[in-house]
Amino acid sequence: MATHRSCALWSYCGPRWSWVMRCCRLPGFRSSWPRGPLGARHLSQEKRETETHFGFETVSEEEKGGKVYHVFESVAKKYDVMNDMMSLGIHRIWKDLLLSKMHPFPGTQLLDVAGGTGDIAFRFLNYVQAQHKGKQKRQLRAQQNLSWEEIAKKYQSEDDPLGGSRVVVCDINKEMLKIGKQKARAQGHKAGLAWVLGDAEELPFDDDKFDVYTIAFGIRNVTHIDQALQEAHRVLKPGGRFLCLEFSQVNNPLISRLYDLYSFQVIPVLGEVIAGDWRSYQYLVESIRQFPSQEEFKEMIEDAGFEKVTYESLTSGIVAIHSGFKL
Ligand SMILES: COc1cc(O)cc(C/C=C(\C)CC/C=C(\C)CC/C=C(\C)CC/C=C(\C)CC/C=C(\C)CC/C=C(\C)CC/C=C(\C)CC/C=C(\C)CC/C=C(\C)CCC=C(C)C)c1O
Ligand SMILES: C[S@@+](CC[C@H](N)C(=O)[O-])C[C@H]1O[C@@H](n2cnc3c(N)ncnc32)[C@H](O)[C@@H]1O
Repeated sequence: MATHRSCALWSYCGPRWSWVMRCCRLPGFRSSWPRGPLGARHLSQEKRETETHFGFETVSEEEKGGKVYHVFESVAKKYDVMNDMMSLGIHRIWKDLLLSKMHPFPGTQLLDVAGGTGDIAFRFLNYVQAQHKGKQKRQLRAQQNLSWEEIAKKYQSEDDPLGGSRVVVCDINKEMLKIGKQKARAQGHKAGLAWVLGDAEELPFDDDKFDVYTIAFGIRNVTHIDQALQEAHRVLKPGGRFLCLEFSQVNNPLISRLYDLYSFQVIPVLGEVIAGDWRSYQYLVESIRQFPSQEEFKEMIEDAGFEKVTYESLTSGIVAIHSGFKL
């Protein structure tokens, strides 16, 4: 009984106390805080299989999905404006870097999981369209004897401006997809784009279907990350590439301190003022602290069967891009 009570007390107080310690940067914090989706070190052995984290809260695995759904249902309408405000537009640069790392070839079939309001998909479409146009221009310039009228005609007769490339946005949340579709209409994206409601842990696609799988700021929210990684591996063609953009671990102590201050003191306030939603943005900053470090996540990707796994830390490790291949 006493053990049971002390466990319950630790479940309630532990995360909160650790959070206070972390914000104050007391020594020994990192080694005592249970990091990572599978690393619930303070949970009793028998509960390990069914309990997980929702931010700093300990919840059952069944509960987590519902709570995450509620967060994104609640923030969907203000999601894009919040990202620009919170990051001062820096998230756009991180997403552009993901695209330049991908450097899609003509005909690339992309699956963007947890694609939300479509930021990665729209960047992909703009990228392949620009590439295709550039290629066409070069080909036409090479045909010196054509008149400008003939060149213009050739442009008009081109029926696939994407050169065969396609993107599927898959997300578990209807509200996020709804905003994404509205944005697509507003930005004039129609061809080569599909929206699918689905779970990263159980993708509604056949094996060996895509050239590239991306997940940006999504995997942190998934209950069984190992399962999502295995699904990524399954749906990729042999030779296909996995790319993940996610918050990671800041290694510079000074930047880390400022980052913590900004995260815990400013982000939830912005969430309340702009989106009227403190709790969702409190969850955002807490979930970032629960996510594995660059090296730990690299190992998880390797465990799912990916090869040549590498990562690049951006903005002092605030985020990282992990890459792996299905060979
Ligand atoms: C519910 O779940 C979610 C909801 C969402 O809307 C989004 C996501 C997923 C996230 C994305 C799609 C990415 C975009 C969102 C973010 C980047 C927000 C998360 C932000 C952080 C975790 C904090 C780090 C943010 C950045 C590095 C962006 C740049 C921000 C600044 C430079 C801060 C400038 C702020 C001020 C001048 C205001 C005054 C601040 C204070 C009084 C507090 C003290 C702060 C400082 C002294 C400076 C802050 C310093 C840093 C942030 C570190 C600086 C680092 C370097 C220079 C390398 C989702 O899941
Ligand atoms: C922070 S948003 C990222 C959206 C977009 N990728 C971006 O970079 O702006 C996280 C997204 O993950 C989605 N998500 C959470 N759990 C998921 C799951 N199990 N399967 C698919 N999507 C999920 C949420 O619905 C939300 O749209």
